[in-house]
Amino acid sequence: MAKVLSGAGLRGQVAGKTALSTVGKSGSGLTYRGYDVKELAESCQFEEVAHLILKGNLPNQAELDAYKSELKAMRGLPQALKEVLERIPADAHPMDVLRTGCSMLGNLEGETSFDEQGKVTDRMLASFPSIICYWYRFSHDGVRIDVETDDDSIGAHFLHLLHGEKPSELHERVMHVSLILYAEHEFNASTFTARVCASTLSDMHSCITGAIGSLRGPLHGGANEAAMEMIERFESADHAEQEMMGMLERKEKIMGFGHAIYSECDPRNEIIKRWSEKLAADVGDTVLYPVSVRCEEVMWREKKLFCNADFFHASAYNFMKIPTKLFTPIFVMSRLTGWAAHVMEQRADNRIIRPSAEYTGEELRPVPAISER
Ligand SMILES: CC(=O)SCCNC(=O)CCNC(=O)[C@H](O)C(C)(C)COP(=O)(O)OP(=O)(O)OC[C@H]1O[C@@H](n2cnc3c(N)ncnc32)[C@H](O)[C@@H]1OP(=O)(O)O
Ligand SMILES: O=C([O-])CC(=O)C(=O)O
Repeated sequence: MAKVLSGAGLRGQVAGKTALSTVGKSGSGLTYRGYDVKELAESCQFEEVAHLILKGNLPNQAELDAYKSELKAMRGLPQALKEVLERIPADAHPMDVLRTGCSMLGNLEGETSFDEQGKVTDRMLASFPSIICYWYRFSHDGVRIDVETDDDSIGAHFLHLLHGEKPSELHERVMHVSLILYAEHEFNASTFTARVCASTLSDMHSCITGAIGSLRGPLHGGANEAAMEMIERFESADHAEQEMMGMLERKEKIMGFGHAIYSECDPRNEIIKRWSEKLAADVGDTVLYPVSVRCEEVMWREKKLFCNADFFHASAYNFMKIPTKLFTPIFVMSRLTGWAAHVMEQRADNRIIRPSAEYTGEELRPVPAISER
C-alpha cells in the first residue's frame, strides 16, 4: 500500500535525484554543480554558466569563445516561424508567444533523436530572444527586425533587439547576472513539469513548451511581472507601507515574497537588489527603489517573509526600460538551461514518473439509466 502524504503540494518530499543544483541546503544557499551562485554571479558571464549547467563544466576561454560563436550563429528564425509570430496579436501575453514559438520551432526543426538534445537546446537558447523580440517589435512597432545581430551575449542580443540599439556595459552586465540567477533551481514547478514530460520519452520541445506554461503563473515565474504591477501603483515608500498593511490585513498574497524551500532568505535577492540599487542611481530613481525597499521591510517586520528572486528583478528590469510583460520571458531565456539539463538527466536514468493519488470520491455505484438522472 502506497504511503499517503500529509502535506499538500508534495512539500518536503524527495521526488528524484539531481546533480545539477542544491537549493536551501543550509536554509539559504544555492549552488549549481557545486559552485555557489553568488560567486558565479560575481565573476561569470551567463554563457559560462549555461555551459556549466548543460555541458557539465565551466568552460576555459577557448571553449567559451567557441560556445558563444556557436550560439551567435543560431540566432536566425525560419520564415515559417516569423509568419506565425506575425499573426499573434499585440495584446497576447509574451509568455504565450514564447510557448507558441517554442512549439513551432519543434515543428520546423524537431528533435529526431536524443543524440540531438544538446544541439536543439543550444538552438532554443540562441533563438528565444529572437522569437520574443521579433514578435514584440512587429506587433508593437510594425517593424520586421533583423534578429541576427553580432552582440557578444544572449542578454545584449535581447536588449539590442528590444530597444533597437546596443545596450550599455552596465545593462549587459545586469543581464548576465539576472540570467545566471534564474538559470537553475532543482525541482521547482516548471522544471518538474519538464522532467515529467521527459519521463514519457517525449521530445525536448514538448518538455520546454510545457515548462514555459508552468513558469507563466504568478505563484512561480510570473511573480516578477506581478510584483512590478504592484510596486508601480505606489507613489512613495509611505504609500507603499500603507497599501501593503491593507493587503496583509485582507490576507492577500504579495507577489515576490516567500518561498517553498528557502526558510531564511533567497540568496538571489541580495544580489539582484544590489544591481537594482545601482540601476536606480544610474537613472536617478527616487521612487521605485525606495518603494521596493520599504515593501521588503514591511513584509519582514509583519510576516517574517523575505523577498524571493523575483521581487527586485521587477525594479531592475524596469530601470532598463524593459516592458513589464517581457519580465517572465527573460526568466525563460535563462531557465531553459536548467530545464534542458534536467530533461537530459531524466533521460539518462529514466523511469516514467507516475505517482499515485489518494482517492476521495464516491464509493462504487451503479450507472443510472439516462432517463433517471
Ligand atoms: C522564482 C520563483 O518562482 S520564487 C516564487 C515566486 N512566487 C511568488 O512570489 C508568489 C508569492 N509567494 C507565494 O505564493 C508563496 O510564498 C510560494 C508559492 C512561493 C510558496 O508557497 P508555500 O510553500 O505554499 O508557502 P508557505 O507554506 O511558506 O506559506 C506559509 C504562510 O505564509 C503565507 N504566505 C506565503 N507567501 C506569502 C506572500 N507572498 N504573501 C502573503 N502571504 C504569504 C501563506 O499564505 C501561508 O499562510 P497560512 O499559513 O496562513 O496559510
Ligand atoms: O524553487 C522554486 O520553487 C521556485 C524558484 O525559486 C525558482 O524556480 O527559481
